Amino acid sequence: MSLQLNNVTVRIGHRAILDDATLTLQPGSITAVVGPNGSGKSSLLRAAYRALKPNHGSVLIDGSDIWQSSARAAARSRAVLPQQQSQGLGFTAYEVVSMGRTPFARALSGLDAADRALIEQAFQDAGCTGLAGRDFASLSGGERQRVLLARALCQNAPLLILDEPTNHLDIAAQLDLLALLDGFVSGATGRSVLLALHNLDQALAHADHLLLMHQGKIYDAGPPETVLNPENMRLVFGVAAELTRNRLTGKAGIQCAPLGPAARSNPAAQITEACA
Ligand SMILES: Nc1ncnc2c1ncn2[C@@H]1O[C@H](COP(=O)(O)OP(=O)(O)OP(=O)(O)O)[C@@H](O)[C@H]1O
Repeated sequence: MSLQLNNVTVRIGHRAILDDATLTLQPGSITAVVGPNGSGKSSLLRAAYRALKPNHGSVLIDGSDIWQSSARAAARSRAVLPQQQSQGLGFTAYEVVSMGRTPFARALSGLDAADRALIEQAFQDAGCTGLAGRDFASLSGGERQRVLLARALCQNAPLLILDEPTNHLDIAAQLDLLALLDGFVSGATGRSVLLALHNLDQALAHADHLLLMHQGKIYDAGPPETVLNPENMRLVFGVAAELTRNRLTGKAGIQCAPLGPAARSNPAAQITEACA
């Protein structure tokens, strides 16, 4: 599965919330999108999963423009965990998860045994089997997040697009989720993950490729340890930063500290200059 964004610009009014974004997602890889609040991470993801139509540029999955195919065909090619949790009023958790099979449903037929097996597996993988019979609206934020993750997983799509999937999850559930994603893309399946993350340690430890967003643009892209360099951290996030190593996992991590006013001296001007 390959995903390509070619010079994608999305404008709301006169403002480009996504500005000339170009990327190619490699099969078998995890790409993390990081950046400050409002920098365009969700907008990039929403353009990739056909929720935001570009004013300019194209989005291709396996070489086909997603806006030239039906919404149903697009839904079969990628599964999505959006940032905003739906309320799911009146549905049980099982019913919410089973909605992940909707793009594959045949007219007037219900779930078959294969659908039910995928739903079962997704409940297990997302660690929420015990919640199946619960009213979705009554679940806690973390429980809902697990159920919505299960809905995305049971779609069994080759591309997972996840907007801040670790939101609301306790630390053990976050680590389980990231390990699950590592497994999702491993082997010869060619499956890929595109996800927005605020936790830079997690991005460093699990992403093969990093996109750093700033003011609607992809400010830098490449191997995580290269992109999260002190200069980028200072200019984009306005913090001092140093790469470290997690002593328990041996994986890269990052330590950050506020910049003093002198060192920060007008970062907005520096960023504008660097983006030019
Ligand atoms: N429908 C909209 N109408 C107006 N402005 C919008 C709309 N959608 C997004 N924006 C603006 O576009 C910018 C980018 O938003 P986006 O949600 O992509 O940021 P983000 O990097 O995901 O932020 P966060 O880390 O806070 O989730 C923000 O300034 C946001 O207010």
